[in-house]
Amino acid sequence: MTSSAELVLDGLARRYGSTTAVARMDLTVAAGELVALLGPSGCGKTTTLRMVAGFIEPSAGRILLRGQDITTMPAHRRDTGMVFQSYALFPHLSVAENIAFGLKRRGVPKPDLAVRVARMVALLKLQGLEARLPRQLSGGQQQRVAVGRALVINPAVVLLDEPFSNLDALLREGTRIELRRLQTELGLTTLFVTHDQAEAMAISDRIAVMNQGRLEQLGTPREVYERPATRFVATFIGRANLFASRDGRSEDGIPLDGPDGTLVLRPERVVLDDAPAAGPNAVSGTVEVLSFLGTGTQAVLRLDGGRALLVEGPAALADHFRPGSRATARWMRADLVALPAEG
Ligand SMILES: Nc1ncnc2c1ncn2[C@@H]1O[C@H](COP(=O)(O)OP(=O)(O)OP(=O)(O)O)[C@@H](O)[C@H]1O
Repeated sequence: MTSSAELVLDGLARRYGSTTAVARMDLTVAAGELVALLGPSGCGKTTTLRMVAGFIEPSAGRILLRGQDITTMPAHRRDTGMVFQSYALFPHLSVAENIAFGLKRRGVPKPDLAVRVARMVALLKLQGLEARLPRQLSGGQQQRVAVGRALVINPAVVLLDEPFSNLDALLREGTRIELRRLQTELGLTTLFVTHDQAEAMAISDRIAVMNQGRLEQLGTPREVYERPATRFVATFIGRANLFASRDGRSEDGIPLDGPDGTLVLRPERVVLDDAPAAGPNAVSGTVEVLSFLGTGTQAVLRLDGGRALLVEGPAALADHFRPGSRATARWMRADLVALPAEG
């Protein structure tokens, strides 16, 4: 039983005086899809979400839900369920009452209401906590109540604004897996705001990468990582070594076997050894930093030309090299990914 629906942002924009918070955003979220709005602080994520919710009036453009234009519809009539960063639970209402709130307002009869609240409590593993007040809950439990309150009304679209930002790393990871499971199970169309690229990668069907009010790229986590559309996307999502390549050389003289243009080389594509560099796609330097990450080792290689090259390799890297060691970095032609020319 789901009422999820396609959401379309058509040239959606918002200005504040001379500031453009969101510039002509075109985005379609398919029914049952989870799209993350990802970008640094101030890029317009929250403004976009709040326009969809009906809390901020757009300066231009349209919002369509199930094909219906809801751009000027009041927030409470939009059939959206929103979860705020602060949870915004009613402090004087119990867990069950908080979850039931939206159903009551919609005049859902009591027996039906009780069944739907109980189902949400079970789905969110909140059994036994129904009578507690929000202040008697942990951050993670409060977060789940906020999600329950938004989902129980069976909204056409779920809007989440950094819902895990108050949770510690471990709880955050557990909760986002739960949310993803629930979202997939219920087939909910979802817009999820985050500035955390790892979170966006882990949870999304597609990521909308935003920068300075603009949508820079829309794609699956793999697409935005492996085929970044712009320099901003390449450096915001994951780590990147960037070269300006021309006629087989980088701007700082590194011999490159790859196309001309701006090239992205991911640190995990680089291997280190102690043989001399010969030919293209190999360059020598001095190991400056070695950081053990648990899953591997990250190295900074200070190249003889002055540039710092980021390298990520197996944990054993730290057995072969020390800060101060000479090393050669190598990579394959296919590891140099050209950015489309930025116009
Ligand atoms: N009420 C307002 N008046 C003037 N400028 C505003 C207003 N609200 C937002 N802005 C500006 O619009 C831009 C986008 O803000 P928004 O809150 O959407 O960013 P965000 O990506 O959600 O950032 P954060 O991750 O920090 O919440 C920012 O430059 C912000 O200063």
